Amino acid sequence: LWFSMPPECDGRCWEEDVKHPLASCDLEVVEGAITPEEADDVVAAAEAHAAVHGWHSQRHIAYPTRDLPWTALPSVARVFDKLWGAMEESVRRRCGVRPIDRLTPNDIFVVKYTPEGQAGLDRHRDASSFSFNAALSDPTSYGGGGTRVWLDSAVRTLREKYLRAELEGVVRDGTAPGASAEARGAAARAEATLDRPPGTLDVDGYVVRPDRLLPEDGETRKIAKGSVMVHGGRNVHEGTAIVSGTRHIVAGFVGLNRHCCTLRYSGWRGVMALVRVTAMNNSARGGVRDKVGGRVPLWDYVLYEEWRGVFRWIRGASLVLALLSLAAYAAWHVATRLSPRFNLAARRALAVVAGYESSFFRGLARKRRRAMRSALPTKHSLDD
Ligand SMILES: O=C(O)CCC(=O)C(=O)O
Ligand SMILES: [Fe+2]
Repeated sequence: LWFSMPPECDGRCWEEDVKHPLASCDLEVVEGAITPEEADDVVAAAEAHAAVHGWHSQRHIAYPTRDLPWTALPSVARVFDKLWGAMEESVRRRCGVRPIDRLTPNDIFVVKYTPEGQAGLDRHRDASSFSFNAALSDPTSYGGGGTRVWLDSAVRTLREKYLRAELEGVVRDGTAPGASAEARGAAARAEATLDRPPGTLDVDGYVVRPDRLLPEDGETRKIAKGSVMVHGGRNVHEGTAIVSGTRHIVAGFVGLNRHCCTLRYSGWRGVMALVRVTAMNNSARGGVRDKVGGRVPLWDYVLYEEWRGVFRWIRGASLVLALLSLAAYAAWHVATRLSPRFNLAARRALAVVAGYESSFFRGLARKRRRAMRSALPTKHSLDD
């Protein structure tokens, strides 16, 4: 619990991967990361699995996709490995990831888009430090589709434009008939800010809300089958709806130095997680655990589960220890009663040990008395 963190952690854990500063890393398309045949293999494996077991649709809480986790498709594990390798090479070369930093596969899955089923995916940020998105379908085999990306680096340079647009909205609301006094005040303040000359607005700390981003400030990419798009998880993006055909992709979410957030390095944070989740479980009637409601950070549950593992281990170890002690005691009991010779030998051995013990303490007492009789003042003689 109180181990000190390894150097790659820089003394902290990023509980949310997407909050890591490196998650703003730009986008790169790695052409031909896998061959078109390998892409076909993944689609075939996914469709074969789905024909029997169906597609998942509830694995991602906020932005569900019709998908299958890569672990369900062991026959094409090698292809996923290749995609992972392409992502890792790109990220380590471009994004400031050091050789000691560790990348974790948080989630890798195959997604299927159809016009009738799931046609696209709403605008979002991924809950990852880095993400990759590999095309398994030829761009000519479906209509519409593609991934629209608003690069964080580009949005940062547009912050003043978006801040002004937001303030103009505040002015509109505050000058409308029947606006509250509060809204009128906000409008006056917004107007004063808008009056400042261009380039002088304080945009540090202003984060553009994804839903305000204009389509023309993003860029849609339709990459070739077998290519993979690699980007930091903070870049806002959406899967544009397809209008015909079928589009398959592999999406992957990558964590950075997840091990820095484990219980052994968490200190008081880990203790608080245990206290908070235990308190919530106790107050929840009928054992309802509101994991999605977000009353405590999601990471509290991860730490809590780790604690449960520790407690299970302690319970198991105590049980083993108790059984061993019982067995040893029983064996001793039986042996000393059944065999007088063993009994005698055992008592002698005990007496020897006890003798050593008492001579040790007698020795200590003698030393102490000598110290007190010393010619030099000792603490005792001064106290007296
Ligand atoms: O459809 C796409 O290209 C985007 C997929 C995506 O963003 C995701 O699965 O998180
Ligand atoms: Fe995404």
